[in-house]
Amino acid sequence: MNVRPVSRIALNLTRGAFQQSVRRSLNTTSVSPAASLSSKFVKIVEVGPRDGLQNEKTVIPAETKIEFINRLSDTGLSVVEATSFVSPKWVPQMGDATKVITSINKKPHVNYPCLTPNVKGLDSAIEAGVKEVAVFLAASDSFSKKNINCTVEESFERVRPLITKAKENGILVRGYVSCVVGCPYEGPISPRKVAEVSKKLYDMGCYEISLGDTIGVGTPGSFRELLHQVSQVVPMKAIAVHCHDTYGQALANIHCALEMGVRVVDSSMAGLGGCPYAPGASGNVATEDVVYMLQGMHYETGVDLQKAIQTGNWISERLGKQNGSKAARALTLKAVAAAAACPPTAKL
Ligand SMILES: CC(C)(COP(=O)([O-])OP(=O)([O-])OC[C@H]1O[C@@H](n2cnc3c(N)ncnc32)[C@H](O)[C@@H]1OP(=O)([O-])[O-])[C@@H](O)C(=O)NCCC(=O)NCCSC(=O)C[C@@](C)(O)CC(=O)[O-]
Repeated sequence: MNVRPVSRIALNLTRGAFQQSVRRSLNTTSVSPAASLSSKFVKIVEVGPRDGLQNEKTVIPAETKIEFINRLSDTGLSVVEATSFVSPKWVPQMGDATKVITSINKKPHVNYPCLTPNVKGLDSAIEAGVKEVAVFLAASDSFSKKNINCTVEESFERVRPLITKAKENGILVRGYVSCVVGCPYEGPISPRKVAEVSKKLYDMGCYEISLGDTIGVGTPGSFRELLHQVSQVVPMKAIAVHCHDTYGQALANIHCALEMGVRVVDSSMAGLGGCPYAPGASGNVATEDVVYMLQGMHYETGVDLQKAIQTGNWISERLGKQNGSKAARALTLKAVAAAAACPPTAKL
C-alpha cells in the first residue's frame, strides 16, 4: 500500500508508546480541568463509514468497515452513521449494508443511523434491526435528479411514507439537506430555498436537520446567512452542520455555526469522503480536526482525541492514504518524535 513513511512508523510503534507520546503531546494543548467541567457539549455525528467510504473507488471488504465502526465506537463517539440502504446499482460501495450493520458490536450508548432513500431501503433497515435512519434530500433539483433520480418536490413524496412507516416502527428519522450553499450543477443556492426544504422535512417528522455543504463552497459569510434563515423555521437545537472541506473553509464554517448556537456537527474520521454525485467535492471535515478545535474552545464532545487519531491512522493505512486530518498528522509526527527521543525501553 502507498502509505507515507511517517504514518507507517507511527503505526509500527507499540500501542503503549504511541499512546503515551500522543498523551504527552495532547497535554500541551488540552483544556484545563476547570474548563472541561463546562456545560458546553457538542454532539459529533461520525459519518466516516458511510459518507467517508461511499465514494472509494476500490471495493472495501465488509470486514474492514465492521472493524472501522467498532474502533469508532470505542473513541467515545455517541453517533456513528454506519452505512446506507441505497441501490447498489447507484452506490456499489454500500452494497454490503445488511452484513455491516448486523455484524458490528453495537454499544448501548452509541447510535448507528443508516441512510435510506425510499421505503425499500427502510424495509431492509428494519429487517436488519436498525433503530435510526436518515433521509436525504437536496435544495437543488439538478443535484436531486443526479443523486436520487427525482426532483426535490418528488423526493418529499418519496420520503413521506418512509417517515410514517419509520415512526410506526419506533425508528427515529434524521433529515439531510444537500447543496445548502451551492450546487455542482446549478451554482449558488438561496438560503431561503434551504430554509423552505428544511422546514418541510422538520415538519414531516425529522428530529434533526443536517445542512450539507456538499461541495464545500460555503464561507462563514454564507453560513451566517444560511443559519439565520434556517433557524427562523427550524429550532437551532435541531440543526446540524455537515461541512466538506473542498475550499478549506469547513472549520471556519463550523466555528461560525457554534457561535450562532449550533451544537451538532457531522464529521468524518481522517477527513474521508465525498458524494459520488458531486464531482470535485473533497472529503468531509476530519473528526480529529473538529475534536481538536472543540477542545481548544473548551467544548465537551466525549471523544478521546488520542483514540480518534489511532482510528483515523488505522483506516488511512487500510485505504492506502495519508490521514486527511491536519491535527492527526501533526500530533502523530509529534508522538513519533517524542517516542524516538524517549523509547519505552529507556525508561525501564
Ligand atoms: C433512490 C434510488 C434508489 C432511485 O433510483 P431509481 O433507479 O430511480 O430507483 P428504482 O425504484 O427505479 O430502482 C432501480 C433499482 O434499484 C433497486 N432499488 C431501489 N431502491 C433500493 C434500495 N433502497 N436498496 C436496494 N435496491 C434498491 C430497485 O429494486 C431496482 O432494481 P432492479 O429492479 O433494477 O434490479 C437511487 O437513486 C439511489 O439509491 N440513490 C442513492 C444515491 C446515494 O446514496 N448518494 C450518496 C448519499 S447522499 C450524500 O452523500 C450527501 C450527504 C447526505 O452526505 C449530505 C451532503 O454532503 O450533501
